Amino acid sequence: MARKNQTLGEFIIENQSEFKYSSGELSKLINAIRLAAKVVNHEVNKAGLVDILGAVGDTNVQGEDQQKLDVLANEKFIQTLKNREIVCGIASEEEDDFIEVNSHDEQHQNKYVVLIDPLDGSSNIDVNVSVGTIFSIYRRVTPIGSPVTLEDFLQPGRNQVAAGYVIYGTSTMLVYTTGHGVNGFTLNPAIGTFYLSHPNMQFPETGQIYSVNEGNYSHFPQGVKDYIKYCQMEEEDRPYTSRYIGSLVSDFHRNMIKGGIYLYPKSSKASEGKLRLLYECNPMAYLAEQAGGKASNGFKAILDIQPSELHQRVPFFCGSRKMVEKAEEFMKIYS
Ligand SMILES: O=P(O)(O)OC[C@H]1O[C@](O)(COP(=O)(O)O)[C@@H](O)[C@@H]1O
Ligand SMILES: [Mg+2]
Ligand SMILES: [Mg+2]
Repeated sequence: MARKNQTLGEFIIENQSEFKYSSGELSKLINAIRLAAKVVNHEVNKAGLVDILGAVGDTNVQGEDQQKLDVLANEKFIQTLKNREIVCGIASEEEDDFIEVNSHDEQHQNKYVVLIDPLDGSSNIDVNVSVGTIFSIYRRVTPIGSPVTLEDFLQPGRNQVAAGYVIYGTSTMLVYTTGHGVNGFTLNPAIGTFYLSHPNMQFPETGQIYSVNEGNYSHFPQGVKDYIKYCQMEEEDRPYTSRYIGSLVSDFHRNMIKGGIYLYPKSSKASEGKLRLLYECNPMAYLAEQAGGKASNGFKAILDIQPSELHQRVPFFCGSRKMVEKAEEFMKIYS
């Protein structure tokens, strides 16, 4: 039972029995993510003081300029997970291919794979706007002890056993689900401990905030254009307020607390949108559904999409259930 101000460590132990395959391995995995989050938080907080702002001069598999903090966060999460030998594979936005992690203990081969967006909202790093980390966890489908394969990562989002994000904002929070609701923990930086501050988070059924990069308006499908016009109309509880931070984690977090919808649709510039199915949309969709919200590609639930590539992109409509349903109504008019 969630108790306000319970520490994350206590919460993990007290809720371990909820896990379908509870052997303590998933608890250790969440604990490792907690540790890596604190390490990255420390770096993010002093970003301006040390030389970790700006780009490294390389591009990742998506063709995006890698920021120094993208690379640092990637290293910290991968190292923390590898060192603890609690996963058998890792995939990351910043790695072309998945990484196999072998356990030296022959008797104890691990059963979980983790997919991460080590630093979400990279365009906001240098301008001191909140950024995040996103993670998604699956039980492998190939036999334990055998080499990990792409198949272990290309699972529909419905198979996730846990998902969450860290938000490095005015405060640092870790928000996650293991399929039993969504809970948020705030870091007390003075003692380095996460405390349960947001038990059982719920998306309001509807809201008054829409989040979309309207700079792409002219390139959007007609259904999206019509929905944006609908949000701006002077009628009933509208116009809604436009809020777009440009960090998926931060826009999602705000909308989950206040009620709202986030859209990153496809466009004539990006045929499948921008966001990546496996380590951005699936984990956020799992959290959304666990918090009573909704997430789709405009037509189909994100969690029911069968992935085909590690870094594939999908159009993303996510947030308060009634708002996503309304946006889908507009999309269906033109389908
Ligand atoms: O600048 P745009 O095109 O609006 O894109 C912003 C979106 O892209 C992202 O930054 C993509 O994530 P990364 O920063 O992890 O690449 C999202 O966080 C954000 O919502
Ligand atoms: Mg991202
Ligand atoms: Mg990223």
